[in-house]
Amino acid sequence: MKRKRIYIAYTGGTIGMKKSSRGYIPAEGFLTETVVNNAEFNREEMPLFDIHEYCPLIDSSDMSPEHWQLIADDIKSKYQDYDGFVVLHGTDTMAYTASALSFMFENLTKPVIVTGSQIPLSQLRSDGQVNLLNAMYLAANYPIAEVSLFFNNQLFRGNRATKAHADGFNAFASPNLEPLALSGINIQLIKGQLSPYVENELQVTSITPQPIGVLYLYPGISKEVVESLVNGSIKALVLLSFGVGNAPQDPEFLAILEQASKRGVVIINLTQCLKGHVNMGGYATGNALLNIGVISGYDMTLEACLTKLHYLLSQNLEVETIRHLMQDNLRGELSR
Ligand SMILES: NC(=O)C[C@H](N)C(=O)O
Repeated sequence: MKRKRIYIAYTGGTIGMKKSSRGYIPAEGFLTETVVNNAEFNREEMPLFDIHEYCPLIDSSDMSPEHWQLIADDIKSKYQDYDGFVVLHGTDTMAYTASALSFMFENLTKPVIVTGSQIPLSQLRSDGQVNLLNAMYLAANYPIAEVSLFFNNQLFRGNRATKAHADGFNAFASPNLEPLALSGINIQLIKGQLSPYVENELQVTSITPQPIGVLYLYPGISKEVVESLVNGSIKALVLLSFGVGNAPQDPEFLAILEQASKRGVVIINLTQCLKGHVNMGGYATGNALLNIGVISGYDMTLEACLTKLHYLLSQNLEVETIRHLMQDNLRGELSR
């Protein structure tokens, strides 16, 4: 059987880093050389692969919407030449990039799998080899028609994943959606989880940086703090509220949000809880938000919500359309 071909877009991250006097830093050429010369990656059961090393390689804390665009354009330009795509990325903002790519790509019929590691390949006990091997194997052999994130033997929907452990191998969780696949002795696809395969031409939407505020509520948050964020030149505000979407009923606080909403700022309510849905109809404290034009983010992760806002605000859409689409399920990012 003809061996499949995988394109690896290597953006940086711990996986290819080396120690320096300032801590870990990306090391040019090191990962590519290690992988190309490693017998495991060249076994017959593995796909053929090409690694495109980005210049400069970056720690993912330096990622920006411009980088998401570079990655999306890179994959688009190679889309016909390969059977699947792996994006090597730092873990710190991996869930943001996976979410952003999930919105930028429409009608994917080939896998795009984002992965990386917690310990560099250059160090003892690295999780890099197993993550990359599995991601390549899955990208070559499984019908994953969406952007996903592979880590620690689990494949997650990209826009459902979040970094949940700073220094464990199980760095990612998908609190509101079961993994798409588990990699044990056998690879097990979880029934009914994969996105459907739609045979339409691939669309790639461009994303530009957008001014979006994130307000994490806490008991006693002052009006001045809220005002300083909301009265800036933001186009959208993500409100991280309590429980099922509740906030203080202080009229001054609500008035600031109401005026912003009337000015056209899209205000989305997400819960601070790791798991579960926003339901503003549950308590009077949530209902007050609903009444002033705040919309529900349901069970979206912050990463999905922020990148979805970038995606929608980058297009020439009416504010009402954006409000509407934020509450729609576009790429499996929310359940209503
Ligand atoms: N494990 C990692 O990859 C962390 C690193 N700081 C990064 O995100 O690039």
